[in-house]
Amino acid sequence: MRKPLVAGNWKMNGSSESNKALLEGILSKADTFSDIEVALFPPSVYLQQVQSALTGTGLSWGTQNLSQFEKGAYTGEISASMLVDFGCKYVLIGHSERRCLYAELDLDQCLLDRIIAEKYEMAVRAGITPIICIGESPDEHAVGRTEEVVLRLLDTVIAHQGVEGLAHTVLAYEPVWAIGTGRSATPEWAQDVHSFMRQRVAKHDKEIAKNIRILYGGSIKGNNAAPLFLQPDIDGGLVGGGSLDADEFVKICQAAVLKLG
Ligand SMILES: O=C(CO)COP(=O)(O)O
Repeated sequence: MRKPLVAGNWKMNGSSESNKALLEGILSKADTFSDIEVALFPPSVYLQQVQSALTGTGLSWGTQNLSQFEKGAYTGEISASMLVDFGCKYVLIGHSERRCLYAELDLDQCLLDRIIAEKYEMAVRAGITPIICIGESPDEHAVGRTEEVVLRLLDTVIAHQGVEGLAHTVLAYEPVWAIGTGRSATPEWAQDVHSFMRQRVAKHDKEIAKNIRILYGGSIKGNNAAPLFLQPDIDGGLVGGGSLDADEFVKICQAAVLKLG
């Protein structure tokens, strides 16, 4: 049985004060979702605050990105060993906002995928579980290229790291058209995509495919989380806006508990 995971991606939001209230609100209800895994991804400057609030609570934390390089003259970057230093269990890799806004070259999609695969390798080597975000853009969605786009990135990762690396990886299907739009994918649509992702992994290794967690991300809220999470191939969620409000996020975590039956 795959343990559901709900990951809260705070993106570039928060302040010491608002984080404190948010963390307290979530932790006050943590006993209602202690059977699933919950991880928070604050902006890196608040990592220490989140680490000290969550240590010993059963919740995990991580960062929204990491460098593909080990150390040195890479201004503004954060290395895998720094994440280890702060007790990170997870790291987000390849989020579409980074691909679009900071991606080195969106025109050269191959180069982009290689960088993401390198970051993935850095995380795995440091013992941090990467959550690799995969999803099609609105244009790709409109012309029916979802499967091709999603599988291409998955293939790149497998080619770089070998399928064994996926044994320590979480995948997240995040259709760009659903992120921050209030327009979540339907449970049926998301299930279909998750299913073909799992089948692709199964072509390489059936056991890993059975165990790998595939999260859905894109406009998850307390009132739509349960039908998504109850789909057989959806193992939890990667939540943006819905993770910034304690009550909303707690509802989402509680929806994931329903999956346990
Ligand atoms: O990008 C996301 C999580 O990484 C999803 O964001 P929203 O939940 O705000 O749509």
